[in-house]
Amino acid sequence: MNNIGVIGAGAFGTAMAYVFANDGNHVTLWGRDQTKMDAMAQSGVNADYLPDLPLPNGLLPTSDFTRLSDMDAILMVVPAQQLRGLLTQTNFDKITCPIIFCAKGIETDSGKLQTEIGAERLPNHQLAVITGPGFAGEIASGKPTALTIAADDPTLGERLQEMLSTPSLRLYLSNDMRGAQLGGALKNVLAIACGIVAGSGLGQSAQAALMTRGFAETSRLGLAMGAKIETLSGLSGFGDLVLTCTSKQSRNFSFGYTLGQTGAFSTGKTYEGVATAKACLKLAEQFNVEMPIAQTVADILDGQMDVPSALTSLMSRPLKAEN
Ligand SMILES: NC(=O)C1=CN([C@@H]2O[C@H](COP(=O)(O)OP(=O)(O)OC[C@H]3O[C@@H](n4cnc5c(N)ncnc54)[C@H](OP(=O)(O)O)[C@@H]3O)[C@@H](O)[C@H]2O)C=CC1
Ligand SMILES: O=C(CO)COP(=O)(O)O
Repeated sequence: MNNIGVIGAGAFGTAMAYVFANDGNHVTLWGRDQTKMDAMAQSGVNADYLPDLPLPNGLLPTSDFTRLSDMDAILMVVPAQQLRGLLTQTNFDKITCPIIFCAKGIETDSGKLQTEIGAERLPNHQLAVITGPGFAGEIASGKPTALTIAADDPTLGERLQEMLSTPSLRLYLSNDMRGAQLGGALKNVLAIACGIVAGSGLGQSAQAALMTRGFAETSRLGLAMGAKIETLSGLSGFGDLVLTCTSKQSRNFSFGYTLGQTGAFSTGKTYEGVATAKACLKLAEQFNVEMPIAQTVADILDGQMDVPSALTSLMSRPLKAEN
């Protein structure tokens, strides 16, 4: 039995809290909104994000950050663009345990990954990443899921893998935090693209082509940034790409689907691919990597291009070798 903290009581933070509490751990789930967290403690459900699943025993919802001071590990599960603000505004002096970053995004202004922001603000903490193909609702309900846990320090990675793997959540160990984070972030951009294709009725052949060529361009960037192809081809990259680019359970895919079908930009949920589309182009320029699909998604999101023009643009690119 371990003491596990989760920062961010949204869909994924709550789901991970559930799965760890159901495995006999004491889990402290922190959310910023005291009214919401008090209501969760009172009602025994997370009404906003997982209303159909009662909180398991051993899970303590709280908005009191001091309750996180004596943990064996803490998962950081706020949206990627919110991480810097949270780390800047919150005092982590009393937190000494490893911090495990779970958000899938690249910071728009800096092009930084979550652990790079973490290292800036928490220079003395051990850092790790959990990412991969797993929908919050399925994880929370105990459906079998495999994710990647990555840490630069193999001893830390093995300890966290042992601590956090459960009968329904199988964690595979990696030492490539950069590759794991890039795969998880970039697949969200491709999910929007695939959703647009599906919503526009362009067919499953086009979707398969987009996934494949999208994987090629994100792998080019990942390799240029020092990621391992084994990581990019693993659960955190290819695995999450397959899941998120083919399912309406994905918010990014659904965002694209609605955009393709109606031209409207959905609001009100976490669509990490929207900000990451712009952020990854900065990295593509910095590392001199062509990313035509990400560029097209960014142009559509900026209103610079409509879907028919985007399709024409991608299909009329100069012919080239596949690899
Ligand atoms: N949902 C999923 O299936 C999966 C999600 N992820 C990743 O996890 C990350 C979080 O996603 P998810 O939990 O689904 O998102 P949600 O939108 O469900 O929840 C986001 C949570 O973050 C909180 N939050 C937002 N901004 C801040 C802030 N500045 N300070 C403190 N808390 C903040 C919100 O609080 P409030 O409720 O008060 O607004 C909310 O509780 C994303 O990067 C996503 O890609 C990874 C795997 C699966
Ligand atoms: O990352 C996810 C599944 O692995 C969740 O995807 P969305 O953020 O698109 O809902």
